[in-house]
Amino acid sequence: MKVVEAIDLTKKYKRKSALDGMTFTLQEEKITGLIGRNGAGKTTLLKTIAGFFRPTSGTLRVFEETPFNNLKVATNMIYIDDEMDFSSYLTLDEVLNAAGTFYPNWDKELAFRLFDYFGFGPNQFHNALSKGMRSTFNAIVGIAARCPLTIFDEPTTGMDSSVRKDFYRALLKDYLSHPRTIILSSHLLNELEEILEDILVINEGKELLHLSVDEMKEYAIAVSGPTAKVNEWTANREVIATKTITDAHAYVVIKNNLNHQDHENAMIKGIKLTSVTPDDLCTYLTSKTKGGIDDVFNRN
Ligand SMILES: Nc1ncnc2c1ncn2[C@@H]1O[C@H](COP(=O)(O)OP(=O)(O)OP(=O)(O)O)[C@@H](O)[C@H]1O
Repeated sequence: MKVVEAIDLTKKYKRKSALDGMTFTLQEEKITGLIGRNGAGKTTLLKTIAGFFRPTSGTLRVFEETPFNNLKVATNMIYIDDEMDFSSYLTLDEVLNAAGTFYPNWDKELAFRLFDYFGFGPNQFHNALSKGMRSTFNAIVGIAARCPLTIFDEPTTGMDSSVRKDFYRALLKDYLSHPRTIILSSHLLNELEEILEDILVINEGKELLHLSVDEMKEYAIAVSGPTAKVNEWTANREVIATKTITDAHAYVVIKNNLNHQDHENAMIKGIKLTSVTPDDLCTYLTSKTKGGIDDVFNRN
């Protein structure tokens, strides 16, 4: 079943298009990583899916309904970000005790086990937590709520690296025993990659790629070697990025539609072919210039 279906989805803030004609579907019971640079439109997309924002145009269906102000969507969804707030009158353990009222699948026991593991105390208040602890508490709520649609917008803000790893592991373990549709937005794809099934890459409000992690690993290939040979070899291919190593040595990332013959031919010519990680691919795809930061230093 399609949990999210967007067709030509556009969201404007006054005249600025934050989402610019996005078309994609997210299937039930998958973990999708929403990857994009600062200002790419991730939060806008997630908040529109969550029903907080009304799209400017296009179609958006969540659980086959229009999500804006929709009760069915609201009761089947949780949206976690670092701005999530809880009552300043309730202590953290009171929040966990009360959460079952809002989330039908709430696993209180799991919530308290995570609460103890991450070192929270019963008399603490949410607004007195550090940034990283607040994100960790919000993440506990997001996991234990077990909502059919669980949205995490940059959930690891402020978490240190071991807490981030524990969070991803806890999320994956709970997902495997209770599959649901999860969307996680982040800039840090390499940390997330192990738990993701699909990746949706967006840039300037448009979807660039929507592939499984395995497809993403095969999507591009790097060609490196003597500049003249690399340039000749890549001349009629789809170039994704170029990096100048030295004047004599080039590194070019191309779309990987090479066959066996191409691989042999590259070897004969002294050209090296190497894989490109999904994280690097996202960086190349969303880079403002094909040469990335190198272009700032290359004025010729
Ligand atoms: N309330 C707003 N009013 C006007 N423009 C906005 C508003 N919110 C976001 N934008 C613009 O819309 C675009 C997308 O913003 P959005 O916050 O969705 O991106 P993002 O990918 O979540 O960014 P980040 O990774 O930095 O959080 C940006 O250009 C941003 O400046």
